[in-house]
Amino acid sequence: MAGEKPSVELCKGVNGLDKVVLRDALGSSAEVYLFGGHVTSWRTDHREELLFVSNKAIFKPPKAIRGGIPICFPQFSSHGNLEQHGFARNKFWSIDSDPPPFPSDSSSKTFVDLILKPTDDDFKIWPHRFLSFSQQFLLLVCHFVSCFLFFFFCFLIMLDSFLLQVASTCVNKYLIFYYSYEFRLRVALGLGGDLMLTSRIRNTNADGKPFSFTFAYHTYFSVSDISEVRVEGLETLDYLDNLKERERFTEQGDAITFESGVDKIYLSTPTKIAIIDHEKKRTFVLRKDGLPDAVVWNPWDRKAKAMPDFGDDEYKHMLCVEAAAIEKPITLKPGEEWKGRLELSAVPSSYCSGQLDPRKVLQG
Ligand SMILES: O=P(O)(O)OC[C@H]1O[C@@H](O)[C@H](O)[C@@H](O)[C@@H]1O
Repeated sequence: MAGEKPSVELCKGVNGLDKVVLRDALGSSAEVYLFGGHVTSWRTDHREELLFVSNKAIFKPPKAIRGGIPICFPQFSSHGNLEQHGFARNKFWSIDSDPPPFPSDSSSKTFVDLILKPTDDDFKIWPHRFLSFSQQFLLLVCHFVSCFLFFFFCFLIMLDSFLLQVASTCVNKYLIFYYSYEFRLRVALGLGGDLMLTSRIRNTNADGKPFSFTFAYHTYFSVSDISEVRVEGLETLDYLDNLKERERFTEQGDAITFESGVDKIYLSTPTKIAIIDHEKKRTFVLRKDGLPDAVVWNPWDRKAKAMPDFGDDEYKHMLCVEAAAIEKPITLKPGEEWKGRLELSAVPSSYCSGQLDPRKVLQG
């Protein structure tokens, strides 16, 4: 495949959904669906798939695609008022033909820029928590009007409460002020076939209001056999265990291995994490920036069976390690921008008398 021209092509994917295919000169490739801004494929120059996508994945909006790299925004998991993992993974993104410059990706020529902006639907589900000045003023006016009427006509007490009720219904239904944001995502293939994702989220509220969000790149890695995999870089860190009501624990000192379901949010993690696949003699290296936390998830057999878009045995061949910002939500004032970057490499594991040496990878 070497010697091909790098290309970025918009074409149709499963069920006619639009996808962008990136190919670099050495033959590495990646695919991104506009639905969800969702990376569904990342292949080596030997066309070997590095991401897991379920055979039962449903490519039917608004259901998020099971596998690849869903974007969790503006809420990770179900902790908040929004749907699980927020709405970004269920929305149609657009190609951003004229993004502001991305200085950090200047080395890559094979990339696509996507953008997500709020629709009226988002406005309904991610409103400000507090009423704006004009809304409060409206409520006050309603109240004064009804009080005036009350003093002159006692029987209008009932009307007072009626007016108040109507006013607050109007505020909720028609006048509520909503968050406004721009979410720009660049997906790029770097030298050596690395996959790089850069998210830039900007508060574009016109009324001076900040907003907060949590975030994750929900990366599903393809692994040969989950019981042959270990994760380096998270030892001795504190984590919140999603399987134990987010109770806080401290990880033991050894690399993480897998014998049962896991759903943990590791806190204040290093910028580099390695996933070592013994059988494949391959190591995935995650490098992240702006994303202090890391989620490690595998549903294992019981949960796998309960997921309609996931094969019963597929848990054996996937592992999610998700670069995230969860424990401390990001708050942006109007005009402020947050950046979260993830770089993924797949390298051969160094193999010496039966022992893999991930430290070489982590220090590299
Ligand atoms: O089924 P979903 O919504 O894609 O979520 C899958 C998993 O995503 C993980 O990130 C969460 O930690 C798990 O709790 C969750 O089950």
